[in-house]
Amino acid sequence: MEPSAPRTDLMRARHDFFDRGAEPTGLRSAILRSWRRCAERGFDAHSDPRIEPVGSTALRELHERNERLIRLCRPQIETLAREARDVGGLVILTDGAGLVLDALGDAEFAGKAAGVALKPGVKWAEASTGTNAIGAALVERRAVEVRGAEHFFDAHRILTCAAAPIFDPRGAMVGALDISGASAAPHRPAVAMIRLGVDQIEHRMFDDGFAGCEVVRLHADPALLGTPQEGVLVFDGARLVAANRHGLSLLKLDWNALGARSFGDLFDAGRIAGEGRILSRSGAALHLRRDPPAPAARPAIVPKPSAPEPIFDAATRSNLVRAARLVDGDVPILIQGETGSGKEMFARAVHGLSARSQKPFVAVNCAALPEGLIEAELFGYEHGAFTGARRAGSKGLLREADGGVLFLDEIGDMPLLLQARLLRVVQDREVTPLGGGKPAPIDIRLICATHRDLAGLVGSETFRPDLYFRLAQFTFALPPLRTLANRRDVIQALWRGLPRDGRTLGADALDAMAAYDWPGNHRELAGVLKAMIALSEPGETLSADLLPSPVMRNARMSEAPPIENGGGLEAFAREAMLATIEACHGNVAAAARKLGVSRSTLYRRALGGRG
Ligand SMILES: Nc1ncnc2c1ncn2[C@@H]1O[C@H](COP(=O)(O)OP(=O)(O)OP(=O)(O)O)[C@@H](O)[C@H]1O
Repeated sequence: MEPSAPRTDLMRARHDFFDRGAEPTGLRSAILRSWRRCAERGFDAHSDPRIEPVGSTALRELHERNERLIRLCRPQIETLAREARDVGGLVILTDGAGLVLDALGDAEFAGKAAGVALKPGVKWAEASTGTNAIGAALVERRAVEVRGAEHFFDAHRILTCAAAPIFDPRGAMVGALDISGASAAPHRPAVAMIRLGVDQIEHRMFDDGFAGCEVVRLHADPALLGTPQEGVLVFDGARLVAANRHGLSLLKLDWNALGARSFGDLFDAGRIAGEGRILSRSGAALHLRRDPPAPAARPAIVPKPSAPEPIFDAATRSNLVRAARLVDGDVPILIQGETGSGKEMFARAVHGLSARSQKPFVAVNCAALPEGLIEAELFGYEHGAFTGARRAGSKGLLREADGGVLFLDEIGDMPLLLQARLLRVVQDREVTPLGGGKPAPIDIRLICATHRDLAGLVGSETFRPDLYFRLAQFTFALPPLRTLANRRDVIQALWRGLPRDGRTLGADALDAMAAYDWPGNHRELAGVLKAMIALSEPGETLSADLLPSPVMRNARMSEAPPIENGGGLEAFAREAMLATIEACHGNVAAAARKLGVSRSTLYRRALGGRG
């Protein structure tokens, strides 16, 4: 990246461009291009930018439309916000048009920032708010940093921002992630942090699987398979239909390759089974791993069971047996537990133990779909029931679960109107499709799950009491990991369930993990264990220094005073590392070579260890 112009040069450039109408010198080319576009729009840098936040109804709709994106990005937003808070900054997520969806970080700065309107519902596209990191990243389709007076409008000179666009697996630019702070605050290599955050988000977009398609993972270095740095390609038959940016760049392709290239166009060999080395037609020697194809089903609603084998303790196993007997007896059960505590795994295991184990298990995430769509998906629709409806109509998921088990995840998020319709289904055992078709009888067993306090929702009138009493007669509470007295055993059991290649878990790592509070529960634990495996060599004993920083901090606290992120030698080293990653265009392996440290050290110290 070009260095930004020093302050005085920048002031001169502003004066030349805005006051004298002359061509400025020394300005980064992306900034100059943006200033020119803004000037062509007739913007006046010395006036206040036009800010028109959308109304509350439109904001709600915006959130509903982007619900999945917001949920996918939350873990990265929270991790980055912890960093941002240290320097008094804010992390922002926008949609593909630059409308702010979510903002998290330092409350005091947020207040000031709200003065310049860095808040939900405000558009930070260049055409609305002039040169800024979000707008420029969306125009340039790459990561951009805009510092202080590089912003077009005088009012934004208090800000320094870095943003990168987010691409979905089909190449649509669905949003941007930004980190913003006061321009006077100490500078951090924010672009590197944002790029890595976006890598992780884009990587997670492949988690739901692709119905009937084959997912191929690639990297020159086999140790990086399974991490957000890996390339991912999705083939429908032989045709490339989806990818991430790493996958495309490993093969020297761009988004135009989707739909246009086949496996044979890209690789020099026939298909290999499982895992192995392969040569790309562009000449790269790569390590390739094939995921087993996902079953042909709608991916957003029926997620592929991508999880490892579940590990249940004795108490949970006896609960599973009871739950299966209730389900067989046509008594709905409710599973309650924090995010990641394994509600869906529990539900799948209940189905596996039930008399209906050979019949369908249909999972619906009530929080993942907007109201209009979930109704059609659940109840089905007649031919031509609404614009965009498939010609032949749709049977709906309730009827697809006929004879089997329907799992309604995040039932607490089901809109009130649908609760009334669901109650009728549960009582009458029949489904009426949208568009006025004939009611059809169905035979389903119901398992619901929620991380919310459903009784509390009844109290606040957001959940129907009659439905609540139907669904929640038998509740199974999955305890958070941090409250388990035997969490050491749980950690070890989960560890033993993973392919380890002779690696062992060191006592210091286990101690730190047992002391950590695991807000993401089993999901977070499984992720940490997989990352530690990816970052180490077969046969190694994994010590605590391979743990991500939040878990490590825990280990440190029990030994020595904590080292704050905000200053000191540690922070200095971290910035130097991030700056090197930045200089290597996000290539962690190259940065590690340059710094003469191992990749795992770099992950841990610079990136908080989140692989
Ligand atoms: N008992 C378990 N044994 C092994 N792994 C587990 C177990 N429970 C959860 N996990 C891990 O955690 C991940 C999340 O589990 P699951 O999706 O069932 O949680 P959840 O409570 O439904 O989460 P959410 O509330 O976010 O929907 C799984 O993919 C798996 O990796």
